[in-house]
Amino acid sequence: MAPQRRGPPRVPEGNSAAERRHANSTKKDRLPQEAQRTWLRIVALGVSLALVTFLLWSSAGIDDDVAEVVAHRGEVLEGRFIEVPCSEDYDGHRRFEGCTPRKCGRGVTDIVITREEAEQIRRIAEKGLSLGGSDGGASILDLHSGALSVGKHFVNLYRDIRQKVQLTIAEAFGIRASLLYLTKPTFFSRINSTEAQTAHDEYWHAHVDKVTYGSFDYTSLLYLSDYLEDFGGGRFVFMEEGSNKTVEPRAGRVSFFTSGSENLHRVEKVLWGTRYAITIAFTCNPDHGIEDPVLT
Ligand SMILES: O=C(O)CCC(=O)C(=O)O
Ligand SMILES: [Fe+2]
Repeated sequence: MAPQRRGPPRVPEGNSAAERRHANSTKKDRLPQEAQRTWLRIVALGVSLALVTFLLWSSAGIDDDVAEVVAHRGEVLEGRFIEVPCSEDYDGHRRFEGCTPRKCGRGVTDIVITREEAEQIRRIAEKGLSLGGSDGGASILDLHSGALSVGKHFVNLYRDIRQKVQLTIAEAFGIRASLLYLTKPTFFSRINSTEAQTAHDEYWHAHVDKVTYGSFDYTSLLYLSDYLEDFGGGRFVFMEEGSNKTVEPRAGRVSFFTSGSENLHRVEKVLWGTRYAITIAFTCNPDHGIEDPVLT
């Protein structure tokens, strides 16, 4: 006798074919549905990740897109001043009443230095910086290093500019100009889009001048080139929670501010062209004062 086969009873031939057809067709339907579900899951995950990143990014206050331009390159500002509360940075230093900032803030003016003066001083900066400088995008020429050989014209021009800027700062902050002293470093800067070679070339980091340079109480920047004419990128940004404040450089524009952390700032990376500026800083401490550059 043939051994009895165990297992499910055999189904009639006709039925089995029908079921196979049915099974085949549901498998075919299921595949695209599963693929669809997988894609939906991937898209949902991607959207959630993007949302979380955006929320973290904006809550960290590093969203450079949220920026208000307080000085456009095309406008000629008589004077714009914004007062901000002073930081405590000045408390750690000797106070000089009538000079050490009690009123803090930032200002921009286009009428103190003429575009002609800016042009003349830029030519000197170009010449001076062509003799040397970094390979890495940012070069400075310290006006008190003694390495700069300057003519009488530069000495007079620098002195006139320094005096006008000093008076502007004194007036804006309600202090006596005679209590301000020029301080180190005071320098020309030239920035282009060449890749940074050393940490010194990384000019774009946010910083506080009083921390970086020590003796600074009031910083001023005289721009010697025009944003979007001579270079792209390279705008100056005051970093503020929620909304940064941007100053677009323009030849002859003077931007000045108290040097403490109430004026945390950075410079955007220069994307093309060359940007020239001169930093002129003042201290209230006569021990940290320096003379104007002299003929060498
Ligand atoms: O060139 C500028 O606009 C700013 C430079 C600066 O922040 C600095 O020299 O400390
Ligand atoms: Fe600075």
